Amino acid sequence: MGCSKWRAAFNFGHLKVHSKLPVFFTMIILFIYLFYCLNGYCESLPRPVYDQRSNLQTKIIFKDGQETEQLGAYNASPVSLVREQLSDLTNSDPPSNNISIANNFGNKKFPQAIIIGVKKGGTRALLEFLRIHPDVRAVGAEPHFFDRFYEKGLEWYRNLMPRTLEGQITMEKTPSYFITKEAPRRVFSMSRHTRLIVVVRDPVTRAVSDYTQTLSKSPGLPSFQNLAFRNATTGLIDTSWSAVRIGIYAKHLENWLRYFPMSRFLFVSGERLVTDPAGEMGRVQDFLGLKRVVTDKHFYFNQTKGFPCLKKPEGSSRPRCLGKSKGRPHPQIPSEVLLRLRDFYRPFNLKFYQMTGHDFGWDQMATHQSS
Ligand SMILES: Nc1ncnc2c1ncn2[C@@H]1O[C@H](COP(=O)(O)OS(=O)(=O)O)[C@@H](OP(=O)(O)O)[C@H]1O
Repeated sequence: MGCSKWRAAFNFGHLKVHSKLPVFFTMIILFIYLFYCLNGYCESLPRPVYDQRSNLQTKIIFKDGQETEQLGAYNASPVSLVREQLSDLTNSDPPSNNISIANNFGNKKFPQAIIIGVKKGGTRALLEFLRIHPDVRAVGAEPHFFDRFYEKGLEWYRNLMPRTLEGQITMEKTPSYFITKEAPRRVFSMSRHTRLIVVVRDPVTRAVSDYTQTLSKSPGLPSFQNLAFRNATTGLIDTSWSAVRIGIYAKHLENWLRYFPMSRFLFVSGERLVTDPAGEMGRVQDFLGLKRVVTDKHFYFNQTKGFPCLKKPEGSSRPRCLGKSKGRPHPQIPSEVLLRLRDFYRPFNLKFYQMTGHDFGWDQMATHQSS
């Protein structure tokens, strides 16, 4: 009797030990995790997407300063520039606090593909569309390494990159690379295998878009025609004005072709990126050797914005358009000014079509589309 009592008590105790085991192990794991974190090894754990982006954006401040500084009227504060970059990425929606399901493990690598241009071509739209792809990891803000921060060194640049797993592509976009004289040599010395994507847009519309951006920051800016013409009577175009110079695509491309063969480039039509985003994304994914994951089911046309928007951008489950500084109305420019500018660009455009083997159709465009 006494013995069976003991046995029952022992069995009961045994069962209790069993049920406590999982709790015991969980506590040990939690303890190890805490110890691990206190020693600073938690960096590779997923952090909120917003967190990662804002960290980067505090490091990279000057977005469009170079072009506008030349006009001597760029006085936006660093803080407002940070805010603008953030709003480009997030629109007016509050930043999502979703935990990124994309990996935050793996290694930081140099980008295998870079969107090198052109300013106001639609580069932000392209990068945000690409970021939905599970095999693409990209820096949100523009690093400006190959034009402004090259002296910081390649390790600094690599550290800006997100971590990638085997098979994932690292990307960044900085549209000013396309017009930077030293950029081709510098990119080449990082890797001759870098794939180069250039989003091109009708240079006349691009110039007006560029001017619109500067005007939004400096309302006292001279008129477009004042800046575009060296001599209004003769109609001589001022090619030293960056808004004009950037659009001479053939000239900038020549500089890149001294280092990279044509097969390394993909030219994306900025116009088609708006009218047929899925079609243009198909070409981009093929060029990058990616599965065609981003398709028309990812886009919807937002009537209010007048542009395609994403149904589910990276790190969010809500539909989102690009920010207010993307797709904004342009000021009315006199049609004769636009016509003159169109004449100016025609030979350069034709040369560019020959070089790329692709007619972008800008010279068939009606002038009223340019404003
Ligand atoms: N989906 C979508 N939504 C909004 N805007 C779009 C889109 N696709 C292309 N675009 C066009 O992108 C133009 C801005 O180009 P970038 O992003 O290259 O500008 S920047 O150089 O980074 O400042 C921007 O120029 P503007 O229209 O002059 O604002 C747009 O026309």
